[in-house]
Amino acid sequence: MFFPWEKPRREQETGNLLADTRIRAPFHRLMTLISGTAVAEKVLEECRRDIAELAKLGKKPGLAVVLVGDDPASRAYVRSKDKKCRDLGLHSVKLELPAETTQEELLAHVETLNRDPAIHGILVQSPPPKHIDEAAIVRAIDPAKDVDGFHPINVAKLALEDSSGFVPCTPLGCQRLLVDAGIETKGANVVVVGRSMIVGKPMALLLMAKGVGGDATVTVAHSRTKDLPAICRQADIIVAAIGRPEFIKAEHVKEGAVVIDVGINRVEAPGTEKGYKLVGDVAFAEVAPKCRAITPVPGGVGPMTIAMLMANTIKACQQAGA
Ligand SMILES: NC(=O)C1=CN([C@@H]2O[C@H](COP(=O)(O)OP(=O)(O)OC[C@H]3O[C@@H](n4cnc5c(N)ncnc54)[C@H](OP(=O)(O)O)[C@@H]3O)[C@@H](O)[C@H]2O)C=CC1
Ligand SMILES: Nc1nc(=O)c2c([nH]1)NC[C@@H]1CN(c3ccc(C(=O)N[C@@H](CCC(=O)O)C(=O)O)cc3)C=[N+]21
Repeated sequence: MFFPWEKPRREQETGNLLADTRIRAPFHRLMTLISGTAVAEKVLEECRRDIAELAKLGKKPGLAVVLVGDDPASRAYVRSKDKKCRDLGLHSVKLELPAETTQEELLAHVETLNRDPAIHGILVQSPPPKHIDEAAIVRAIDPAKDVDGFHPINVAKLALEDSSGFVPCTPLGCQRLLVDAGIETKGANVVVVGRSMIVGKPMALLLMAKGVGGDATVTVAHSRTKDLPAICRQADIIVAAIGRPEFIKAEHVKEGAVVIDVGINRVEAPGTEKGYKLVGDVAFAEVAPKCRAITPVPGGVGPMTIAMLMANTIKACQQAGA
């Protein structure tokens, strides 16, 4: 499996412009639609190779996904993670616990999974119900099985640029999208909008780290940022992780910028089969014509998150007992 910061052995694999669609923008400039679905498929192909290698050693990576409560969006993610594991031939355990599950019960499940040698990765779907202390749950997960990269040990390893740790799947996927699309981060002005521990903060750390997919000059914006449009207009690359539908408008974006849209928002769509549709944190229709490259929603960062989860689980298996 190839993590951008583990270059230079795979340097030659980067830089291939992956565009499945080219749209004519004003001034006859070409805009690249970066297909997360296509890059994810490539990552999954690398995963298949690694799984075959592990099989020769009699090892099979195993992932446990724990969901507390019945949030429909969370259920959908957990289902697709489970399905992807099965597609790849990974061992997959799906624990769907009732919303009333207590902190102690959840901790007991985590402990059992920590001790289970067939499980290499543990993910507790976020956010849990309000009565659960999420930070305590994250700390209870064995850092060597923390494929979400949320445990303090793994947060520290990311800050220290120690590649033995686990990096959160979504920022890892965003970085891989940039690298695969041949977008140079070295010296680029990047504005990350959002400072959460799951996306914004680790994204900023990855982009400022040394090496391929890093070496950027990073600004992290959030709800207290003054004049966000002016800050964003400085950016060669914008990563939007805000959680507000179509929040980033044309006024935020410089001509020729690259936009990575992390947002997944369900908005009402009367008359459609499901009654809702997914939109990003970026107003795609008005922003895309200004961009050199942009990711769509769906089909952008989302599929990459799942692919990187598989990659992290394989890494956990490779490192287990190594
Ligand atoms: N594609 C994928 O795989 C994933 C997608 N997501 C999606 O990404 C988005 C962000 O998720 P997450 O990071 O968990 O969300 P959080 O709600 O944890 O964080 C949102 C961040 O955006 C900032 N923010 C909110 N409003 C504004 C504003 N008006 N101006 C500037 N900044 C603002 C917040 O600032 P402050 O800190 O000041 O509150 C916060 O830092 C969501 O749409 C989520 O669904 C998330 C995970 C994975
Ligand atoms: N501990 C934890 N780890 C996570 O990684 C985590 C989490 N909690 N909580 C919620 C967020 C969100 N998330 C997504 C994963 C895949 C898609 C995805 O595959 N999206 C598809 C669309 C899916 C659909 O159609 O519903 C796409 O964008 O194309 C989206 C969102 C992971 N998260």
